[in-house]
Amino acid sequence: MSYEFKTEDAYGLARAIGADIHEKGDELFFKYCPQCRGGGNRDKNTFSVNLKSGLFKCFRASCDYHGHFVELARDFDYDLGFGEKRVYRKLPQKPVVVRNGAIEYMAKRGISSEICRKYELTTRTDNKDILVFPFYDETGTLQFVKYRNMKFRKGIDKNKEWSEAETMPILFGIKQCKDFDRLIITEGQIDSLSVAECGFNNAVSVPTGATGFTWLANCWDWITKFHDVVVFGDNEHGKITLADTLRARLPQTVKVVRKKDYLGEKDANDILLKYGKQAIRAAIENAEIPQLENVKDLALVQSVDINALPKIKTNIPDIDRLIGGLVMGQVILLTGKRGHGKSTFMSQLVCEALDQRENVFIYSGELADYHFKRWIDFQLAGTDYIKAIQNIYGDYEYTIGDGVIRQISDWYKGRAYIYDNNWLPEDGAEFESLPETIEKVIKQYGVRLVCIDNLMTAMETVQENDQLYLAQSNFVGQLKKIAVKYDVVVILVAHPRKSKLEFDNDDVAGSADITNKADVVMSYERIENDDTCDSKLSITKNRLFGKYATKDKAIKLCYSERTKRIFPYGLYPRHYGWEDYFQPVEEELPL
Ligand SMILES: Nc1ncnc2c1ncn2[C@@H]1O[C@H](COP(=O)(O)OP(=O)(O)OP(=O)(O)O)[C@@H](O)[C@H]1O
Repeated sequence: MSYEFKTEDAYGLARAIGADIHEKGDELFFKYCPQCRGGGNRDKNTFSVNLKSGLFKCFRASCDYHGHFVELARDFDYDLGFGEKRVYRKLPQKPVVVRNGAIEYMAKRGISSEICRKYELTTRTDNKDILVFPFYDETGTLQFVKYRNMKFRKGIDKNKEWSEAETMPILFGIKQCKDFDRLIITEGQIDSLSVAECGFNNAVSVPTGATGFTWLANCWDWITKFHDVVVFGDNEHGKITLADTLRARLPQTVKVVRKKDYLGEKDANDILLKYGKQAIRAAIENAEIPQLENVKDLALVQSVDINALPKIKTNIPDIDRLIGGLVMGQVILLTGKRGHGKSTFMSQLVCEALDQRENVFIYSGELADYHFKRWIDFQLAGTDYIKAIQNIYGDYEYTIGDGVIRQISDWYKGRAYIYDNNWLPEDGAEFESLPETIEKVIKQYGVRLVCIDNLMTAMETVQENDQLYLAQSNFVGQLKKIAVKYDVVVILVAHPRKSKLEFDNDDVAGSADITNKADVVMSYERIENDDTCDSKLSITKNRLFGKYATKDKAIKLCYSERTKRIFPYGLYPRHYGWEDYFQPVEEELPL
């Protein structure tokens, strides 16, 4: 009977696999693609099922899982009940004769002849090299048979293991179970036999590997009678196979063997062969309900003194007093009217970080890299090393000698990195978003201060930005996660929404979530008619310390056209660390 797509089936499948979903237009979005789980970056909402056509697709290029819902249902063992109950082949029920070939082979795997006899292992009459595993249900009826080629030659023989066609998949070892107390489920037959070898009465294994769960419906009434279940799957890529699905689908307590109790081995049989029966017993007794990976016991959370958190000082005393400096793990939003000096202030903070021996990464979507370098070189150089020449209009032009620039560059070489705006992925290569690059530079170059100038241009590096506000919110959310995960500071420059006399947090252009997700919000603006300063910095959000600097309490600052430095009035000129190594060059003596 052919299948007609129904929207309730899409919802039903989502429920069965425990997916987080939301409907948008005709699409049913899954928070994570069930196939790729969002990849290494855990990309969200890349997978959807069209509720009209039943077609599904994951938009991650490297996944590209797509097709019709009926295929999705097949892949995730979701029964679409095509209207007919599947009819399986009835097998002849004659007693199994246990043969020596099976006993000898299993002896090499640490399984005794008693266990071989109990589980009725044998070899085929037509080929003594094929081991036979008979699968009986609780009534003792043979339902399923699995074969294993004991002399399997890779690349020559077709299959190492296969099963009798059209038979009903059930668990191996049902008939041999003794009571409904504790059931131990393994992936492979030899693993459940290893468990039985260690004295456990209720040891079973799945019929068709870690991803096939058709057996669950066939064994449902039987398996749900057990008081609890221990999953002893294979230890693969840091995960225990079978565990997630069985924990999601079985109603009783499901414990899982702890990763550390595998002692670096892959499965129960490997543990038995290498470390003996006691190691298997300990693994089963120590099995536990896995802790939720995303929930912690508050009492075990490390207590920290927020005043002692690692930070980069701005060396502008009023700012450090109010926000404690640029505290690691924070996203700091820097806003202000166009052309008022946000980028200049940001690069000044880069100088401070470099002086405190912290590595930095800058994304400057508007300034060419050489332009950014020039600004920072001026700020680092300071008045003594900048030459002022009057031009034909009577204005001053400022330059730094090549020798000084060389010495400044040598000082920050290998510690300051800038995003290459001309970078394009090679043909066919996947586009890398800015957050991905940021994670890489943090890991590879030990970066502790990340500066993004600015949000709008950075969004161009984010692939799915057609819904701009959502994309911005996700982007800032990703930055916050990176800041916390790697204990770094992120400074994000963003434009204000509108020109008002006084800035407040709702004035950042774009999604309101931008300010929600930032830890500190500050705005920099020029001011006029003040004898002691020409700009001010307001602090309108300060998550850690709660202190603000707004209106007439805003921090007053001075700007030097010559050095591009921003500093508090009256503060002694700042000298940066490169000067400690300064070697005068004759034509470039400090002026
Ligand atoms: N008081 C001041 N503070 C900071 N920069 C100033 C000041 N006065 C003039 N400037 C200069 O103004 C120019 C523009 O500054 P900058 O690019 O830092 O502003 P911005 O707010 O980042 O601009 P945009 O909104 O276009 O990104 C720079 O050359 C900067 O050195």
